[in-house]
Amino acid sequence: MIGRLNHVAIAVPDLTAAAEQYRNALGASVGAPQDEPDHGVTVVFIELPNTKIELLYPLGEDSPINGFLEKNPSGGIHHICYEVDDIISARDHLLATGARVLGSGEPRIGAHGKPVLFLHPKDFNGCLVELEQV
Ligand SMILES: C[C@@H](C(=O)O)C(=O)SCCNC(=O)CCNC(=O)[C@H](O)C(C)(C)COP(=O)(O)OP(=O)(O)OC[C@H]1O[C@@H](n2cnc3c(N)ncnc32)[C@H](O)[C@@H]1OP(=O)(O)O
Ligand SMILES: [Co+2]
Repeated sequence: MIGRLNHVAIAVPDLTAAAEQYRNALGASVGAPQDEPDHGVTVVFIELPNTKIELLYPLGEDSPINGFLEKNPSGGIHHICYEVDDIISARDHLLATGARVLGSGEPRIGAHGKPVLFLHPKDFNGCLVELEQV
């Protein structure tokens, strides 16, 4: 059911410093910061030849990454995003296996303009999973 790795997201305490480090120290192709108010984050995408890295920084009071950054003040890997062809059938299959879909359970439009869903980290070996329909 899952296809390619779309991105690995890293929550960071300083978005400008992290973007500069990927650009200058790691020599990566780093995009511009993008506010995602519906998701409570500002993101910077880093394009690698085979996948992307999503740097995440909280946006607004109720950011879903606030708790994570409180527990991990120097940042850390926050989620991993897999591509699926059909997000509704993927969701329904996952629900039937007992996995918890976060939020309302309905896909929302993510940073690439495509529908996304999140699965509870406690159901996936401590790893928050994002699914993106491509
Ligand atoms: C723009 C878009 C895109 O790419 O298109 C994005 O990615 S938006 C990316 C940001 N959006 C999201 O993350 C949306 C989905 N996330 C959420 O709904 C939330 O972040 C939760 C995953 C439910 C966690 O919420 P919160 O931290 O408030 O809950 P909590 O403190 O009760 O945490 C419950 C337990 O899960 C753990 N926990 C929390 N966040 C975690 C993470 N990212 N990875 C692994 N474990 C995690 C906590 O340590 C805790 O474990 P213990 O009980 O053992 O201490
Ligand atoms: Co993401």
